[in-house]
Amino acid sequence: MDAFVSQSRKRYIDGTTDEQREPVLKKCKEEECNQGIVKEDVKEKAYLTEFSQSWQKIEAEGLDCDYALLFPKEEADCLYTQLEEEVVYLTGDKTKIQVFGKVYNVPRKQASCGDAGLTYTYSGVSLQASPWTPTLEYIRDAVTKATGQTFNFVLINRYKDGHDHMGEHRDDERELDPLCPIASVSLGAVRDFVFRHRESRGKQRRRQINPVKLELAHGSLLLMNSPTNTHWYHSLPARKRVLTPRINLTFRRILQDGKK
Ligand SMILES: O=C(O)CCC(=O)C(=O)O
Ligand SMILES: [Fe+2]
Repeated sequence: MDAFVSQSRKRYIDGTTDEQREPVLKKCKEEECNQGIVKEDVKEKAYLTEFSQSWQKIEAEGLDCDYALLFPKEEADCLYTQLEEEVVYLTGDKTKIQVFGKVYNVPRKQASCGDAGLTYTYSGVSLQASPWTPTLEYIRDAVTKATGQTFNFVLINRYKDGHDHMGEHRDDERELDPLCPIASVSLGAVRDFVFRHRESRGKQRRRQINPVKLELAHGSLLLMNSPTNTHWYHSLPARKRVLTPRINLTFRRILQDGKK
């Protein structure tokens, strides 16, 4: 069993922990979130509080990632609740993917939002971006603030429990801006996330390269920088013991008509 990359999940760059910190969003109780009255308050308070993330570098041959806690627990709880109200997931044919000509049900729920007119092809399914929701805009802007990168599209995956999962893939579509990292925000249940080098997969493996395993925490941000998605596949394996849902947002920059 390979060791997980050690991750400091509870500590920020100034050495404080969640418990020691003044909660960013004192008013953000679940009740208020449910009534939708907290949105403006969330925005204002989060921007007033300077959040200094503690970045962790994750590196291997051809793999370059950064990991940090972007949102403290209370704020992450609130964002999760708001997304549950706002996001409309795909239904019908759009919940199926094609792999080597065979059609499968997607083992999770999916949606996508982005700038007007954007489409993205993912596992043989062409996804048309719905308009940004207020919470997705808020999270996108927080990611931009933390990274200096701008994004025009987000793929949303909802895993109802540990049975829902995502198989090994690389996000190496040609329409993605290679200079922009894929920024993955996780909310809800903590899940394992596994990178596997393309030359060390399957029966025809050419090299023995250890997989890189992470735990993606509630409120975390994982940046997959170039050239990670050229050399490494990643997956979110099923974990039968996970009983609660998780929402993952992957912010991307899509090049359309050669424009950024
Ligand atoms: O849910 C996750 O963390 C994985 C998401 C992912 O790999 C993707 O959306 O391409
Ligand atoms: Fe991915």
